Amino acid sequence: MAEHTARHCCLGWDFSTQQVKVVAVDAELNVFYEESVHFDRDLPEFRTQGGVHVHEDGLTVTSPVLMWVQALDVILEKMKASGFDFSQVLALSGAGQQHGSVYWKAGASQLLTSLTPDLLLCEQLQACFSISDSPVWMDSSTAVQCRQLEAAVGGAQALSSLTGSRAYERFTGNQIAKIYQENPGAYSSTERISLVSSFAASLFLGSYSPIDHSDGSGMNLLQIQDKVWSQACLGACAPGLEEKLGWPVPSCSVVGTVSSYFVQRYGFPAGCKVVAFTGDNPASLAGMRLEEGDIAVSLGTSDTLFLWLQEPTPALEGHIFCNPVDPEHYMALLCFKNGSLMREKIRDESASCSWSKFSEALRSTETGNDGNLGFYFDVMEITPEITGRHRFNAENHEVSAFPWDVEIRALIEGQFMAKKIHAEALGYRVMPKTKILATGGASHNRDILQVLADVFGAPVYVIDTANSACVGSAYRAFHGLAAGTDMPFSEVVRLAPNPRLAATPTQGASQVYEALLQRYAVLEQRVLTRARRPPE
Ligand SMILES: Nc1ncnc2c1ncn2[C@@H]1O[C@H](COP(=O)(O)OP(=O)(O)O)[C@@H](O)[C@H]1O
Ligand SMILES: O=C(CO)[C@@H](O)[C@H](O)COP(=O)(O)O
Repeated sequence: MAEHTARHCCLGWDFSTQQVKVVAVDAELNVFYEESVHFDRDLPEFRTQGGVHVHEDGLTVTSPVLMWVQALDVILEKMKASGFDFSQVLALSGAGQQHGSVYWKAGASQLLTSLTPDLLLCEQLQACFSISDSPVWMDSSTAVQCRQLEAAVGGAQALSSLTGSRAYERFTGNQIAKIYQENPGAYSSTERISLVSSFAASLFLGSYSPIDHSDGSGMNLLQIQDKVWSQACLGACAPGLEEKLGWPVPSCSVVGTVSSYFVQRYGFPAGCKVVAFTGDNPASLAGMRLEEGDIAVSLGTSDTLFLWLQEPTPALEGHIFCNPVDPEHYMALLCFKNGSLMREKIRDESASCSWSKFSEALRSTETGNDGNLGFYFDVMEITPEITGRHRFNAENHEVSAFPWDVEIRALIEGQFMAKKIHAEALGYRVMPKTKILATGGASHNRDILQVLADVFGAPVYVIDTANSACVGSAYRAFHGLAAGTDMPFSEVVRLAPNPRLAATPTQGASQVYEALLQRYAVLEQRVLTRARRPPE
């Protein structure tokens, strides 16, 4: 058993799509411990693929809520077995995949406050949920509810101006509306609705944690400027919703201390603070210490791109969230559903399931792929709403297949060109001092990062761990320790290790992509128009 020497620290958790992860960060802001539990691999009894169940309609996507509870048990037991010294944990915070929702059954609060340290959490919380399969961000089954919500508040732009986004199918308000409409019994027996983030915080607190402003911005329910629930949106989604959601709080709030369960079973100090959990993308913004002008690209299960914003400019594409570390500011986010799982599919089909062969294809093909480009959306994309695979040769003729290595480059170049085009549509421009900060599982792959640098024409940096959501959560926990002193987050993380340079643009690449980006945008419109045309 590896013994860990006593070291004051904060823990940062991430309840993401495919796994639960944790890091411990010491007072010098060094990560000295990392652990994870992978749902498909470590909890096979739940039979998830990529952490989720895709239902028969192909639109509904859920995860078993008890799988998340059990994953927390497993990871805590692993930490204990490795000799992790919980008595040194001063504070903790965490992140969750965004938009997913958890439905606590009437009476669950009572159970949560009276947990016995002799049993695992999953043994005690079995009967706590009115919905056992939680809708997650990959769900796209709420088109009807989205149209109803937009109609109720005066249209898509009106909803976006109010909540930061037009109605999106994965956004929690629309998910709740669907549950209310299709399963009113379960809705009425629900005493509390949490996001994945506030659900995880509730487990640590032994009582319901409030939803924080930043993750709360991904619900189509929060007025992002006033930071209160919109009565019009609540009313359009379901009755009695405000009471079930509780009051939203600033993201840097200390929401309590860990419950006696964690003190007695694992040896946490009784005063260990819990800082409000937030969304995984907001937590990554904190972990990468994003500054204005920088651009963050997260290559996790989803691909996301996000920016720090002073002023919100809600539009019909993209999302504006409250900023997780500065209550006066905002962040902009674009989400792409066909991220790592799409790359894995092409890796399996074209590179014999090997990332090193996948990388070899990126190294052996030309920047710009000799004019070949492609769109790879096996599931309905969010930005833009396209599905299917569409390949075009240098003459803009649609072709049915590419050689294996051209296919791989077309996928990666296409994914990054889409990000650049849609970020520019939000008003973002690459400046001479722009840094791209990359994170998420695929940021381990230097050849993928090289294409990112080339397409954006900017250097790409990484932090020491690809788990920036965990690191950001631990930093936010340190910020929570300074609560009441008005110390800005930037001051708390001033001495954190700087991001490392991982890739710089290849000479001549920007000229190649200048032309290719224009073609990509035109072809994207062509595919989109074709997809929207009613069948003849
Ligand atoms: N060397 C690699 N090259 C490309 N992708 C990788 C590599 N290693 C891991 N990944 C991708 O990372 C993904 C997981 O990323 P991660 O950020 O941990 O996801 P999440 O936080 O959503 O659970 C995997 O699905 C895998 O496709
Ligand atoms: O829907 C979004 C953001 O709007 C996703 O980014 C989820 O937050 C899932 O995150 P990962 O598990 O892919 O990191």
